[in-house]
Amino acid sequence: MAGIGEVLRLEFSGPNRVSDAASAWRELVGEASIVDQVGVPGTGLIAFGTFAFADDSAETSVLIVPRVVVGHRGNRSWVTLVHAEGEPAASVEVAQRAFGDEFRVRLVPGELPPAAYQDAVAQAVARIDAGELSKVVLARQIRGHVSPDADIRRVLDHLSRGYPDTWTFAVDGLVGSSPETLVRVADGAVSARVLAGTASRGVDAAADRGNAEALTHSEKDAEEHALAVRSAVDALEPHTSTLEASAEPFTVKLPNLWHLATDLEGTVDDGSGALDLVAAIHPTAAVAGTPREAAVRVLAELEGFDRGRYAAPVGWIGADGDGEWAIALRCAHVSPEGEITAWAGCGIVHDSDPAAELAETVMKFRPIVDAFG
Ligand SMILES: C=C(O[C@H]1C=CC=C(C(=O)O)[C@@H]1O)C(=O)O
Repeated sequence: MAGIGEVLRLEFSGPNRVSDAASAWRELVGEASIVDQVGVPGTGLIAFGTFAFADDSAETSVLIVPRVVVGHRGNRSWVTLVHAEGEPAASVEVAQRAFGDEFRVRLVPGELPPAAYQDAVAQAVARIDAGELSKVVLARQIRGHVSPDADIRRVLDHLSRGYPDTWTFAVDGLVGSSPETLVRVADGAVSARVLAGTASRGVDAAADRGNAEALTHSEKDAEEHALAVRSAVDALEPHTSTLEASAEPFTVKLPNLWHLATDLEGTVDDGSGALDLVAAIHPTAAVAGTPREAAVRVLAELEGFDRGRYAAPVGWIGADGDGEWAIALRCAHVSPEGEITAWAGCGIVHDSDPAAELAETVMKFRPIVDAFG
């Protein structure tokens, strides 16, 4: 789905940013007149959103109602036009605009450069061994600059072609290809894909299979993964009458790496919409750690920077509360001045090795490094 223009932009911040957005959206929908002749997920009135990771982030969280939405799902395509009361109805001009000039950006270490990152991982392991927490996800940054007129659709095009099995998104300057579904709600059904545990791709088919096999048998990755699944299940259970998880974690193959994955599927039984569940589930142990509060405190201390909208919910919400939200991973923020910040992080548990975790961030940066480079 692509949104063009902005009819309305709602901004939120602070610890209740997601639940405030859910309430504001309900109120807005209650006053809107909606004609939806298609009736598939994403048609009718929708908003795109991107939230800040941390309660005390300086970054705003937004819901944006576009003036025009062009959508495609399965064999259905649609156009939605939105206008504010008293304003003329939007109109669509179907015109294809060629891409702007090519550009190449070299992204270099930003906050928490490689040596400092390894140091932070070692400190995290020491704090885990001391019993302060069981898992913490630590991220580092890379940065660059692009001309403010650069056509970022080139980055999106690169990502969506290169990573077709992920959620490619661009919302309010945040662009990326995330493999992780935070929560999807459709007609009372909720689903999520929890990812945690990573291995490199092999140099040939046999080595590749070997790496995937080793990932499924790695105790370190199993522990990291189990904590992420537990946090998602604990957050969703109070809102569901049934909630099933895949019997065993399975491997997901991406062009740059392997992940361990667990799918969750359930039935919502308390009228929660997608944003209500996002409020309940964010941040999972796939991006923060366990226990959640200690992990959020320790990661902020060890990283020493504001994560902005990295590792936070990005997606869309519909008028009926259905929607699809991913975790903003494998992404970069491009400011209106062209400043690019990208992040990648790893789940740290007691037997994490700083050099291996650093190498994992390099793999996780690859989609963004290639798309800009
Ligand atoms: C925190 C990130 O990935 C998470 C999702 C999948 C696997 C992860 C891991 O193996 O550490 C992380 O939990 C990131 O890509 O920045």
